[in-house]
Amino acid sequence: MTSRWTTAVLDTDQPGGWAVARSPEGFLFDDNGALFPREWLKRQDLSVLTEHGIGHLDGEPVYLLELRSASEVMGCSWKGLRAFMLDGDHTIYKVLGYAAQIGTWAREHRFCGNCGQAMTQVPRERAMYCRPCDLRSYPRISPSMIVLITRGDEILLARSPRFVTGVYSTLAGFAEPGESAEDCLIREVREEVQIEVKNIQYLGSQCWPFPHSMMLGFHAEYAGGEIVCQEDEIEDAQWFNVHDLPPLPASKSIARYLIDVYVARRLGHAEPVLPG
Ligand SMILES: NC(=O)C1=CN([C@@H]2O[C@H](COP(=O)(O)OP(=O)(O)OC[C@H]3O[C@@H](n4cnc5c(N)ncnc54)[C@H](O)[C@@H]3O)[C@@H](O)[C@H]2O)C=CC1
Ligand SMILES: [Mg+2]
Ligand SMILES: [Zn+2]
Repeated sequence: MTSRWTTAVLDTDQPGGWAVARSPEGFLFDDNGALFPREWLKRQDLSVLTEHGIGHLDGEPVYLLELRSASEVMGCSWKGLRAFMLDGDHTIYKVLGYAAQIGTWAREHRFCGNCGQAMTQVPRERAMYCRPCDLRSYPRISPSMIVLITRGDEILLARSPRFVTGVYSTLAGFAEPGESAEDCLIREVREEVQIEVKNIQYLGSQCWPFPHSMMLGFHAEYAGGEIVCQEDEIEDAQWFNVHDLPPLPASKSIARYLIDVYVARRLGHAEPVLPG
């Protein structure tokens, strides 16, 4: 099956195509969704910070208008990326997730981090360039480990104070310079719950555009220690039996996938598929 959405660096001097508009309030949308005829969108009173050609959807070019601020557009409203993930078409969520990452990067790389001068877009490449420094800045991706720790029929889940009330999830954390994925996983688990793990196995990855994580998903077995929650980061952590689980993360997340795979294996059910 060919993908409906492919990323590409498009020339913004070419007319036509679709466009999405993104502001600090999220994406602009109306009854037809978040993609608008680009020429129409550019005639609206929007405070455009920068424009990027981001790819093709069903063969049609798609552009991003990254805005300074949200403004009133007749018949339209603004909505965050998470809402599109939860209730939208998965392909549209992929388009918007990519647009959000390019928008965040474009917004944060208008000026050179070395000398402070304005940077320019490199033609045909997703990079911003400072000529005096001969420096290129590419979109940032932050590798993050996410792990389901298990002990027979029990799985370790935790709550961050940022989660929706009642929801428990797998442990996760950002890689630091100098670490392998496994080093990071072991450190994060120690920091967050003071547990030791063994038999670390990679299960799959997922782009998590909030704002630029690349989630690497693992399964690990309990090897020792008692749960001690990290202050401020972990509100509660517990062993839950696979037959008696708390409210879990959203179904398209890799956190949910890691849990569902293990539960399916324990109960002898068909394994779920990780959404790309
Ligand atoms: N897709 C999924 O199913 C899930 C995704 N996640 C994501 O995993 C990522 C990591 O999880 P957390 O527990 O929040 O991380 P964490 O355990 O490393 O703690 C967050 C702290 O890391 C620091 N930090 C923030 N951004 C960073 C970066 N780019 N590089 C290094 N350190 C940074 C900050 O001090 C922040 O308070 C987050 O983006 C989170 O949204 C987390 C759980 C589920
Ligand atoms: Mg964490
Ligand atoms: Zn510079």
